Amino acid sequence: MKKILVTGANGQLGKCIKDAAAEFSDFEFVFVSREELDIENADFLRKYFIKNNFTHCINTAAYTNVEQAESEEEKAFAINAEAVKNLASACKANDVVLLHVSTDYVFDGKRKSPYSETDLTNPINVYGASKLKGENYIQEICEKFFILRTSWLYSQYGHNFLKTILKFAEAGKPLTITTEQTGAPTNANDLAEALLQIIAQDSTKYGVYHYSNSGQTTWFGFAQAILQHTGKLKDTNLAKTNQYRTFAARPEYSVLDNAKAQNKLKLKHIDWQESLQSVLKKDSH
Ligand SMILES: NC(=O)C1=CN([C@@H]2O[C@H](COP(=O)(O)OP(=O)(O)OC[C@H]3O[C@@H](n4cnc5c(N)ncnc54)[C@H](OP(=O)(O)O)[C@@H]3O)[C@@H](O)[C@H]2O)C=CC1
Ligand SMILES: Cc1cn([C@H]2C[C@H](O)[C@@H](COP(=O)(O)OP(=O)(O)O[C@H]3O[C@@H](C)C(=O)[C@@H](O)[C@H]3O)O2)c(=O)[nH]c1=O
Repeated sequence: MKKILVTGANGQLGKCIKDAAAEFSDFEFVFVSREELDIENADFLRKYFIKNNFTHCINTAAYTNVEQAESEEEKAFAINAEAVKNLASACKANDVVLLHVSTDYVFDGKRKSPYSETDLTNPINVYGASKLKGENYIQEICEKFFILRTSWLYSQYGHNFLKTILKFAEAGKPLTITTEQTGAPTNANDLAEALLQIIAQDSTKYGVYHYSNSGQTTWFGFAQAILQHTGKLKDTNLAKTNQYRTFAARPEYSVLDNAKAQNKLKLKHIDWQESLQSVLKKDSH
């Protein structure tokens, strides 16, 4: 029997995994929020792993505020790097397969075609640097790991770009959205399903993988599609900008090449526009 620990369970991806878990009735799941299992607490974590006989751990716990990370570098690294090191050590010591989620922001965005797993990383903001350090710890410590780098996650849960746009539109506020970055919006429900599929396959093709929805757009294009598909475009004042001011730099281009995940893990990559429509049909926006 597979016994799967899911950390950060109250976050966006954690909640999507909880929904997807219903289809995997052969698995035993243990979902833990930050309050129940703080991954920064190395001692507690070590004992927790010894007490429970997990076969897999999906780590969705992370510091994800890209803007705030610029002024909270220590906190971002404590969660995204040092705590991930704790988790990697606990997994290694107890022969647990670690499935970890990372980001397109490990790249500098200077490429003009999709990034593959072998492309050079070079983060340009604190969040990206902290996530890369977490990846590196896992690769140093564990043998049995899957690191899935994804991009522009959104869903019916948590804080994300989809929800920000809908909130603005519902309040009748005008929107000015950047055309300066190109990426692939990814439905967190699809990523949740992919993570569980990897476990279901009993795959031992460990390593780093890229997993996003297919296609690409700018944040402006994403906002436009959200408004179009919800019928709010005609009533919303939506404008393009190429100088939206932010604290954190973001990669200009961070589309991920999904070929490795498709070929080795047989994962499916739904078109981002198609997947957006499926999220918009769900409740609890
Ligand atoms: N959101 C995105 O656009 C993208 C996310 N990713 C990655 O995907 C993963 C999931 O992201 P997402 O679900 O969107 O993020 P969320 O911010 O929605 O969820 C992260 C969760 O982790 C929890 N957490 C933070 N610190 C700790 C800790 N020390 N111990 C235990 N739990 C903790 C948070 O709790 P609390 O709220 O209390 O802090 C929160 O519930 C992350 O690894 C992220 O880096 C990758 C690409 C895009
Ligand atoms: C709210 C808003 C944002 N923007 C810009 C700012 C930024 O360049 C871009 C996206 O804004 P956000 O701050 O919502 O997104 P951001 O926090 O950069 O999203 C990232 O989160 C982390 C966790 C990841 O791992 C990445 O893959 C990515 O999803 O849109 C506008 O142009 N207009 C607006 O009104």
